Amino acid sequence: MNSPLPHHSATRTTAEQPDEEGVHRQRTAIAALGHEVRALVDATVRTTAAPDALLRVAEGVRGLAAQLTGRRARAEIPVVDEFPGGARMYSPVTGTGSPLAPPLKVTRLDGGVAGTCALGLAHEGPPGYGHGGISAMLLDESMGWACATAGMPGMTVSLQMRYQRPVPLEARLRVLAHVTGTEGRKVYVAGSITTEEDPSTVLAAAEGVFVSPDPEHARALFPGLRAPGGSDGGTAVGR
Ligand SMILES: CCCCCCCC/C=C\CCCCCCCC(=O)SCCNC(=O)CCNC(=O)[C@H](O)C(C)(C)COP(=O)(O)OP(=O)(O)OC[C@H]1O[C@@H](n2cnc3c(N)ncnc32)[C@H](O)[C@@H]1OP(=O)(O)O
Repeated sequence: MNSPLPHHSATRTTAEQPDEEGVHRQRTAIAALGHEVRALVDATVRTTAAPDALLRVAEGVRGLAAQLTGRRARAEIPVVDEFPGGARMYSPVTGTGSPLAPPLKVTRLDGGVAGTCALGLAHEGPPGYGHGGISAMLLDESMGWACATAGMPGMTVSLQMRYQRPVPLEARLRVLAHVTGTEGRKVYVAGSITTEEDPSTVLAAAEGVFVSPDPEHARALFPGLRAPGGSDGGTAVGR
């Protein structure tokens, strides 16, 4: 599990709620598929196979995609997720079900969070190094988690990046984020990326401002956010 926070009751619009065992089985299967699809993504950007082989695989993958039935609506919170502050199975950063995610594994630290991951060829910017947008994504997400861990889940309104050294692919990375101050609904956060091997050399650093939307605004932004129990009468925000 990638969540550093206690799990909230699921908050969503759909009526049927699988039991704990059902959610666990679903998450395990989602993560298993995510793992294999990430391996496929890696093989896809690594391969030197000939056109015939590429076309044959494309055909096979189309057949596999057709087996993934059902469609989650935009803004629908998956039954396996806890939002805000908990598991996000399909997060492009931390989601073990996401083909896009490294995935970053986040744990709570005193006053912030630490994340670990390794980037692959699919995350490449300059040859052999991570894309700057991916570094920003790792920091943005970790800084968002730091806010949530401090009890003020918020959205990024400003993210200032400093790229100091290229981030190597296929190296274990350490992403640190901590809250440096708050002012009303604003949360000031700082973060950094290093390798695990050399934690004293900062490769990328960020400073950000996050804002906790007021409850009414949050309800408008996230219509899937509802009071536990599925009632439409309230919101989990602000409790
Ligand atoms: C308790 C439950 C809460 C539920 C919500 C949970 C959210 C958590 C979400 C997900 C967690 C998962 C992990 C996330 C990690 C990744 C984060 C992302 O990728 S977030 C996507 C990218 N960011 C956006 O799309 C934001 C777009 N911006 C907005 O929608 C609005 O700005 C919003 C809702 C965030 C705030 O709008 P306003 O109307 O409530 O706030 P105003 O009054 O404009 O500003 C509040 C204060 O912030 C300052 N502010 C606004 N923008 C600023 C800026 N760019 N720089 C500095 N200060 C700024 C203002 O000056 C104001 O300060 P003064 O109160 O006057 O002192």
